[in-house]
Amino acid sequence: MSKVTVVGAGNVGATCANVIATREIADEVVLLDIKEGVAEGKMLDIFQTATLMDFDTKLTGVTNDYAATAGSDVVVITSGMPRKPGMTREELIGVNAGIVSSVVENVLKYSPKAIILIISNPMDTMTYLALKKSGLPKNQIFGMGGALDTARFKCYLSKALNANSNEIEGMVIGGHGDTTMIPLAGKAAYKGIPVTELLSKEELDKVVADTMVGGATLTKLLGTSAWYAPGAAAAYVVESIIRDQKKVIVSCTALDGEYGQKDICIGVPAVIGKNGVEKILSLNLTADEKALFEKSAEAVRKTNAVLKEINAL
Ligand SMILES: NC(=O)C1=CN([C@@H]2O[C@H](COP(=O)(O)OP(=O)(O)OC[C@H]3O[C@@H](n4cnc5c(N)ncnc54)[C@H](O)[C@@H]3O)[C@@H](O)[C@H]2O)C=CC1
Ligand SMILES: O=C([O-])CC(=O)C(=O)O
Repeated sequence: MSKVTVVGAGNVGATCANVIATREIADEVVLLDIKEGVAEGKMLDIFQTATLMDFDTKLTGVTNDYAATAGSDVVVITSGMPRKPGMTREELIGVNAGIVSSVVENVLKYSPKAIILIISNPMDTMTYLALKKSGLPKNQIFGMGGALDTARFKCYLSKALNANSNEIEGMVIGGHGDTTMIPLAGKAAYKGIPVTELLSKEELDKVVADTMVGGATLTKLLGTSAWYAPGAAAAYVVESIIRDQKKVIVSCTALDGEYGQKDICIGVPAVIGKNGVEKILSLNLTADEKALFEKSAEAVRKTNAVLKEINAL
């Protein structure tokens, strides 16, 4: 029996729970929120699609009742405030640091062995905070950003190439921020053909720029940040853990010398299986890519430093 808890029954959390349920990724999904009745209502609503969508995942919604989450294999943390148009993810740190800290503490009381996946923004810093506060081994707690940014990169590449996005290889490493993410255009390929041979420099530069502000573009269109792709990306990571698929997914994980970095959580390609982050892959980065990674890490460190200033760490 596999059990997944999703904390935060808002746009991203409910979408993630819905994808896990409809794709039967876990036997049981618990959705938890502090807002009275919301998680219960959303899970009942999703349950009423079971006969229409043909799934039989067990679904439970609870208001702040962590006992119901006991024995979870994976816990996805989406609780916290989303940004509004014009804001950066980093501006959410003051509100979300307290929420993420208290949620991680509560989750661990009932599921000390759960693999914890952080979604709340600013995600790289929230992952660092959760890792430091919990004292968990680094494989057990990591963040989702790269799975989503990579999906967006492939989406924009497929538009530029007029090709099927599932036939495109590519990844986005670095921080999950408007200016910190690094779409690796030089390593992306369509059916083995480097995209640098298929698109002009201008076209490729536009794909990279659109990918980096992918979240901001949607926030402007929607008035709040996105949820379909974020929820699906979180469920994609959960599936690799629950089914021990060992997929290589860019994940925000603690580095200890890899990529020349220490004491930071940032996006790098990692093998994701039943133990969470099972291995970090070492990419052969060009000098330019290395410089971008260093700049990205510096920016993430700057946001991490705010945790001390606001007494969150
Ligand atoms: N890492 C990533 O790739 C992405 C991260 N995000 C982030 O995910 C977070 C959630 O976004 P949305 O779902 O759109 O927001 P939302 O406002 O729709 O939902 C957040 C939910 O968290 C709940 N919540 C707040 N404090 C809580 C607590 N202490 N315990 C339990 N629940 C609590 C709220 O009641 C609300 O229902 C935001 O911080 C957003 O920036 C969003 C998209 C992608
Ligand atoms: O843009 C945001 O604030 C939410 C997010 O992280 C994303 O959709 O990439």
